[in-house]
Amino acid sequence: MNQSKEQRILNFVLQNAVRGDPRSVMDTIDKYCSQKEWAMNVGDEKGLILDKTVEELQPSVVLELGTYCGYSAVRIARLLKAGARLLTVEFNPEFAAIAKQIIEFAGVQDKVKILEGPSEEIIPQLKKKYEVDTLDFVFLDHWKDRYTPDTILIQECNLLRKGSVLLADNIIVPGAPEFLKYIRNNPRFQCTNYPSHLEYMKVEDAMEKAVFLG
Ligand SMILES: O=C(NCCO)c1cc(-c2ccc(F)cc2)cc(O)c1O
Ligand SMILES: [Mg+2]
Repeated sequence: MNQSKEQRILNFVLQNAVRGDPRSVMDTIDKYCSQKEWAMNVGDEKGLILDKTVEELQPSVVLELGTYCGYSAVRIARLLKAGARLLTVEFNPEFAAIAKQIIEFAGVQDKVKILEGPSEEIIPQLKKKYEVDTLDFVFLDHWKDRYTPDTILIQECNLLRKGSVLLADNIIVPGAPEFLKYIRNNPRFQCTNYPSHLEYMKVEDAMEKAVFLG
């Protein structure tokens, strides 16, 4: 049965990256996806915005919605302090299986837990099943029409505290217009827009940061 693009990305990492070296895994995926096959990793340009947000925040508990191949999970986890952890949600079992291998190859598996299933089912389980009190940082990078309902659900589940930060990818492409309207008109969030480009393309994109005011 012929391979998926995600399997080809994994194989390229296994054959070209340095085991235990997150930076080499990120660079290898970026090389493959800019030179051979485009894929929807956050990429190196928007990845820098993600890095700066994580470095500034020093979060202890991070939720990522949309694992895909694990590129941003590796990107985030490499910056986490000892004892901090990343919970990453992926609906697609094939993607989750690829991500697991990439996260393990990068050597950050002790900081990362992949939660396979629909975000709307997993978010309400975070407190009791995954022993989360509140989330310090949420990276939204899953189905764009889920950004708003999941942000509402996260609030309903009392998972945010004063100062919790949301960072959303793909504000322009594919776009999350309903989320942008919701979050920018919500007095409980302080928003900042970060213009950038679609991963591996000369196409404009942006990220939106939203700080929960409590
Ligand atoms: O759907 C996305 N993520 C959720 C997957 O479960 C996604 C899509 C795109 C994209 C696709 C097709 C195109 F033509 C342009 C952009 C980019 C991204 O960064 C993304 O995160
Ligand atoms: Mg994205």
